[in-house]
Amino acid sequence: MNFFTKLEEAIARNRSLLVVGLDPNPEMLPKAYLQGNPSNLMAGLQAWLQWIIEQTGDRVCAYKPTLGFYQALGVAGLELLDLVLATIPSHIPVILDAKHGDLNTSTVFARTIFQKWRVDAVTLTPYAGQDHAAPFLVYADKAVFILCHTSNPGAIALQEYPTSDNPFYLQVVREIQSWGTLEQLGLEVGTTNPNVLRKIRAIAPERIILLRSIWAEGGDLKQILQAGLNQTGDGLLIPVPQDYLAQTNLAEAVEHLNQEINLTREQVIKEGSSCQLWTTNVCFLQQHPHQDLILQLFDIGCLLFGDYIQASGATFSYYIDLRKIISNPQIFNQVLNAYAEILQNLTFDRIAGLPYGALPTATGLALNLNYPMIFPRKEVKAHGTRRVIEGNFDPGETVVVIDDILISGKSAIEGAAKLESAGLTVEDIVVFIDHEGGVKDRLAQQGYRAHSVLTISEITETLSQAGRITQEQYDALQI
Ligand SMILES: O=C(O)c1cc(=O)[nH]c(=O)n1[C@@H]1O[C@H](COP(=O)(O)O)[C@@H](O)[C@H]1O
Repeated sequence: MNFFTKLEEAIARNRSLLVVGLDPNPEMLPKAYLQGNPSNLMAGLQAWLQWIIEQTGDRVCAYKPTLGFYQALGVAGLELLDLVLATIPSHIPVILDAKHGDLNTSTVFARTIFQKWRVDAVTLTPYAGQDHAAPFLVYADKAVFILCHTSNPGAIALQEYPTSDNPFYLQVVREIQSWGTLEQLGLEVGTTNPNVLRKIRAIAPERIILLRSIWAEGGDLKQILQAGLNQTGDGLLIPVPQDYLAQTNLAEAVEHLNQEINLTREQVIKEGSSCQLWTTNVCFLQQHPHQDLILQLFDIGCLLFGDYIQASGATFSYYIDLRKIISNPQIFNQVLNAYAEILQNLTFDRIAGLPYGALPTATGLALNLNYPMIFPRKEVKAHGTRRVIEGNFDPGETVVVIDDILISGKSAIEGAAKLESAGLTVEDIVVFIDHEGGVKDRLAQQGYRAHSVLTISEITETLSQAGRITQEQYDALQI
């Protein structure tokens, strides 16, 4: 799973934008961990960091160990880093704060941290330019955060050169955005000044910003959030204050801070955009991995009850309308990620979307996964090129077919047949919902492997457990 998806999932799962620094700084180590004996330092640091992870594992969206603190402890420090990395739950991304800036060591350093230590992202300094970032960016599932601004007063002379109206740090923000995609390149910004953040957000509206130093004197959390959150109420990674990590009530303090941040996120969304911050309001006995997504789809009206004629001609007492996802970027992105998880285990040359429902999805997947896309037309135009298949391809290539839902399987089979009649090979058909009733077997009989993110029964059970549907509606959905 790539960094961005892992981060988004951790944000959604823990409903948190908080990041905790995991720094073995002897000066910050609470005295109790030394048990009166300074030679207990390494064991004390290890116990402290493990305790921080235990206390915060379900309250943060990322961890950020600072490499310098581990290096300062010598060989024992690097061994400690290994132990700390192994303790972090695998679903929470790790951003290694290295501020790496040396071009000559970038390739070997990237290999060590991404392949050996398996961290998900790293902080870099911008001065050596794109050549320096490139060896990190070749790891498509990893990310970099480029230092754009620090709160250090001595840095003003450089950051605000030549004038504070046209500062160098904004040039850094403009320049680095061409180095990598939204998913792979974020910004690191240290400041207590909301105006700095506002200017950066204005020219980098969609980048993730890793905040630093916001807790220094003069900082105002609410103002910082209002200046830096994007329209969907995220886009910021917010550090947990260092002094919390020495408090015995760490979990409670982080929880409280998180709630305060989420309140401001909701306000920002209400004030500024048509998107809504969705929060679950039910407690499940059995968790489905896509339960939040199922509820969000229901809440935006993707499941309609009433008499509807289906593509097959049959009448059902409900209709599943996945076309609505395109109007909600947050949900659309989650849907794309769910398809992408399936696609990454398949082998194909091109993505083919079936019109009309699956065209936006196929487009999103083609862009996110960097595959060329084509689509078979539903009806061939009587003018123009009169093509049956839009987009370029070579006969003999393998395409993966993307559709929204399999009910009788007729639409998918017809779409695949059009592609095959142009000399393409279709082996896999990926849909969001499998309506069950043997449709996958029907496709298998035609020589296609069908894959789905969800089955209709998983949706029905989740909605029923969440109290979203009545018994009558539950019964209507039984096939
Ligand atoms: O038209 C449908 O039957 C249909 C019903 C429904 O509830 N939801 C839905 O999206 N559909 C469309 O029907 C197609 C799948 O139906 P089958 O061709 O019977 O598998 C999908 O590509 C959808 O475009």
